[in-house]
Amino acid sequence: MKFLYKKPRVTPPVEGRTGVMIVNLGTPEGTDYFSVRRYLSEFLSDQRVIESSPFIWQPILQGIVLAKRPFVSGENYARIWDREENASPLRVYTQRQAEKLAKRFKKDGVPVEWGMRYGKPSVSQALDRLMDQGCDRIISIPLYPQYSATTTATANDQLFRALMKRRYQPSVLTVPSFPDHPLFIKALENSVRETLQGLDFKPQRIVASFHGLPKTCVDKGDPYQKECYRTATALREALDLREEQMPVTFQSRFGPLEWIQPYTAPFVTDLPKQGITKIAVIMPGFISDCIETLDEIGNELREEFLEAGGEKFAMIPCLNDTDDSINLLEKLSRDALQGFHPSEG
Ligand SMILES: C=CC1=C(C)c2cc3[nH]c(cc4nc(cc5[nH]c(cc1n2)c(C)c5CCC(=O)O)C(CCC(=O)O)=C4C)c(C)c3C=C
Ligand SMILES: [Fe+2]
Ligand SMILES: [Fe+2]
Repeated sequence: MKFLYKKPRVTPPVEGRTGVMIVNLGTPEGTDYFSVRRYLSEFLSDQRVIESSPFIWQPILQGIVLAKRPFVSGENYARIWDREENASPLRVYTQRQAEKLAKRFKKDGVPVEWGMRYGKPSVSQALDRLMDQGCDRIISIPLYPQYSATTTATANDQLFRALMKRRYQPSVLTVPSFPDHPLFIKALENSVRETLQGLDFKPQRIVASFHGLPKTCVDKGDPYQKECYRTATALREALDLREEQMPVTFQSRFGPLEWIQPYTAPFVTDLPKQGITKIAVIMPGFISDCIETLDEIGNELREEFLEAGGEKFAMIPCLNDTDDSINLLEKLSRDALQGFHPSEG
C-alpha cells in the first residue's frame, strides 16, 4: 500500500473551511495531432466511457481510432479555437466560470478552483490548490446538468481517486445533477428569449439537441435520457411551447453501436421536406460551448441543414460565463455549503 499517502500535505487544514471545485470534461491543449491524441487516448480509455473489455478495446483504440481521429478532430478544434486565449473554448469558459464564482465567494472566504476530468488542470491539482488554502471540506460540482455514469460518475471517481493518494482526506460533498433546477431552466429560458430577439426570423422549431449516449448505457440504468427529457419538459413549460415546437434529439454519436435516438443530424436535415426551413437549435446538455456545440452544430449541422433546403438556422449559445450561469453555480454551491454548515444558514 506504499502508493497511498505519497503526498503528505504540509498545510494544516483550517477547521471548517470549505472550498468549491467545478469539474468539467477536459479538452486538448492544442489542435496538433499529438495534443489531440493524448486527450482522446485518456478520455476513450476511461472504462466509464467505453465499457468494453480493455483487452478488446485498447488495441482498437490505440491501433485504429487514434491513428486517424486526432487528425480529423484536430481540424475541427482548429475551426473553433479561441485564438486570443490560445485555448479550447471549453477550457476558456470553465476557467472564467471559476474566476467569476470565486469573486462571488470572496467575502465568504470560500476559495473556488477548477479541474478537468481528462488533461490539465487535473482534478487532483484543483484539490491540491484547495487543500493548500486550508480547506478541510470540498464541494465538487460536476458541470453536467443531466447525470450520466459517463460524465458525472467519472468526474466523481477522479476526485475520490485523488483522495486515495492523500494521508489527510477532506470531507467531500458532490453536487447532484440539476436537470430542472429553477435557475438552470431560467437561464436557458433567458438565453432562448435573448437569441430570438436578435434574429430576423421566427424559428418554426427550436430543436433541443443533447449529447448522445450508447443505448446500452440507458438499458443498464443510466438515468441520462430521462433527465434530458426533464430539462426539455421544464424548458418548454417556461417558454410556453408545445412538444412538437421543441423536439428533443441526440447528437455526437461515436462508434458503430446504437445510441439513443432520434439522432440530431438526420432529424434536422429531414425538416425542410416537411416545410420547416427556419430553425434554432439549443443544446441544454452542455453548460459551456465546446467542439460539440460550436463545430458539430454551429458549423456542420448548419451547413447540412442549408444544403437540405433549410433557409434560416440559428444556434442558441450555451450558458457559458453569463451572470445567469454564475447565479446557478452560486446557488448550487451555497445550498451545498448549507449541507456542510447547517446551523449557519
Ligand atoms: C463513447 C464515447 C462517448 C460518450 C459515451 C460520451 C458521452 C458524453 N460526452 C459529453 C460531453 C462532451 N463530449 C465532448 C467531446 C467528445 N465526446 C466523445 C465521445 C463520447 N462522449 C468524443 C470522442 C469527444 C471529443 C471530440 C471528438 O473527437 O469528436 C465534449 C467537448 C470537449 C471539447 O473539448 O470541447 C463534451 C462537453 C456528455 C454530456 C456525455 C454523456 C451524456
Ligand atoms: Fe462526449
Ligand atoms: Fe462531435
